[in-house]
Amino acid sequence: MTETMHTFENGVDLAAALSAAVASKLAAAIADKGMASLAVSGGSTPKAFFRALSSAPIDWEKVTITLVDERFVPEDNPRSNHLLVKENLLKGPAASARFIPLYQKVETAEEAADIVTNKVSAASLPFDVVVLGMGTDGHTASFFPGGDTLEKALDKATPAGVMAIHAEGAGEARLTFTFSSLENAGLLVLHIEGEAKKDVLNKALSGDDEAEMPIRAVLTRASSPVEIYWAP
Ligand SMILES: O=C(O)[C@H](O)[C@@H](O)[C@H](O)[C@H](O)COP(=O)(O)O
Repeated sequence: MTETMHTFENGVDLAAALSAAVASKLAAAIADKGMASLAVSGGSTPKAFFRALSSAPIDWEKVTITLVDERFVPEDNPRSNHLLVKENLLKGPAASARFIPLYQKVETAEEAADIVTNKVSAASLPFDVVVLGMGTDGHTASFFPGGDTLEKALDKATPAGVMAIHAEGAGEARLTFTFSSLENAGLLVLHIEGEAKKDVLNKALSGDDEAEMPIRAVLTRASSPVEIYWAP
């Protein structure tokens, strides 16, 4: 829909500005309705942002945090996004937030998706804040090019909730919130760092094939404006 580019000199400045923007949106939601919800991405980019946000002076007991997407691995696996959030965000003041994991100890990602969809929808949707990342293949959340359920996951008519998705570039099976769960967030952020990702973003903005670059769904069809945070 519309996007605004917020450019910073470095990742430290970006983390400070992004955490201030996210904390202020969460505080406004708490003031307004007594609670707030936040869905964050995993991967390597958000660490500094998580650390900055964890000390924000807001009423964390009223905040529900979950993941935009998760790898289908237990929490103690180094590839777990839950582990990343636990070690970097759920500490200090933010340790009193309620965290809803996407991974469940069941056989398949499909079963886990059903369980977690029931847990999250009523409590947290629509999200007050969603922070997306982007891979150099143009994926966001776990909307991977070539993903077996990509078309359904990106269809706005697919209900809000969590789906399983399998793709060659994803490593393991994935759990992802559907597009309709993310596109209407009160604050919708795309957080990317490095020149390579800026090039990927520019490529995404210059075309419209979502199967090739699923991030295009967010850039062109999200009903909320997309706030892009970038640093070299
Ligand atoms: O679990 C994940 O992999 C993600 O949530 C994913 O969508 C991530 O945001 C991008 O892959 C960027 O990852 P990097 O920050 O590691 O480049």
